[in-house]
Amino acid sequence: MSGLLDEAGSLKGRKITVHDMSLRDGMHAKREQITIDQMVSVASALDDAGVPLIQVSHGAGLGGNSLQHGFALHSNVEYWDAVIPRLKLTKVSVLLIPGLGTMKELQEAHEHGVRSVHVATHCTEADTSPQHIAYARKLGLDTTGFLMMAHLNDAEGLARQGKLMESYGAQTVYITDSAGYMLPSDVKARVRALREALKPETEVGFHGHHNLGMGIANSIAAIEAGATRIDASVGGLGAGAGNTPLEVFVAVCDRMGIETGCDLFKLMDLTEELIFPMMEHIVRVDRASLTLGFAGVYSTFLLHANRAGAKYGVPARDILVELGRKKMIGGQEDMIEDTAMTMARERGLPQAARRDAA
Ligand SMILES: C[C@H](O)CC(=O)C(=O)O
Ligand SMILES: [Mn+2]
Repeated sequence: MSGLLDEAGSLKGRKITVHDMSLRDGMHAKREQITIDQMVSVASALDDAGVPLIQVSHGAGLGGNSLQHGFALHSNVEYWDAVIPRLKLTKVSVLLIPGLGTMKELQEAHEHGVRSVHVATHCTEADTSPQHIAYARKLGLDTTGFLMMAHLNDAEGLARQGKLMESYGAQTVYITDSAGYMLPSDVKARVRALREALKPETEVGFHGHHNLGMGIANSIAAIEAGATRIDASVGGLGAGAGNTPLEVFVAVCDRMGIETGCDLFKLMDLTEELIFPMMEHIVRVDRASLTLGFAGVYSTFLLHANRAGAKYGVPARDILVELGRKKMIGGQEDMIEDTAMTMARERGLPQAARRDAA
């Protein structure tokens, strides 16, 4: 037997917790326009399929409703109040980026039945999260530190950031491949370093994007290196080429003997009957989303770059490559239009001239 098969074989009987992102990361792909009925039907079907955790909120999490991040059809409270009372076993989580979301909003989330939180920072800025992580623990929430754009920090650096989050109270620390840039060896090195640095009782998680078609392979690599929590989305509904597709991931886990507790056929049915019809554009690896993965760009930038590209006559791929070169990170969405405008001007495009005259 090859070394690879030995390693894969050893995952038999490993228990992991899957966390569906379709109703939060998927909000990016839906331009924040998921209806209450869609939220309720998808969440109920995920509950029925045995998915233990689902994230429900604006794509940018608490405090996300804004000109910069777009306005959702409903407030987070309206979504939670519609969804949470319908769930039998599944718990609802939220995303909180300190500085965008507030502790008051986290308290409100808790009052409305939210039971878990990803406290998210850029991969070198864990030190912006101590109050939010500590407050989440005080509320009794299942609390995760979520290190975004993790390809921009090395394994040792991420281990230091993870230790900080653990010291603030995080019970799980995530490697978050926001750009879908990583390869399995990148994931393994980072997860392994976290696993070795953190206390045994602190879990390690992985959140992937499928821009290089690596969502499943990267998630399996993360489990091989010691991760026990994996984020994914039914039908891959998420930013960029989407998240790791949950139903595919569960099928692969079943084949490998990794225990998720999820019902594969129910997930397949829900993907086919509810998620695919919801998609305004097919969430897949295409020219622009592949560029995100290739150039290491925040997946959330995809639709912004498409819009700016159409407005200024600059191909979205060129804008994304430039954003990757500049190492733009979440929160710098305003730089997308700025970059497109500058490129149009440099190229002498008429759209740029019209903007300059305005
Ligand atoms: C706000 C982002 O969508 C968070 C996330 O899911 C990621 O960085 O990936
Ligand atoms: Mn994501």
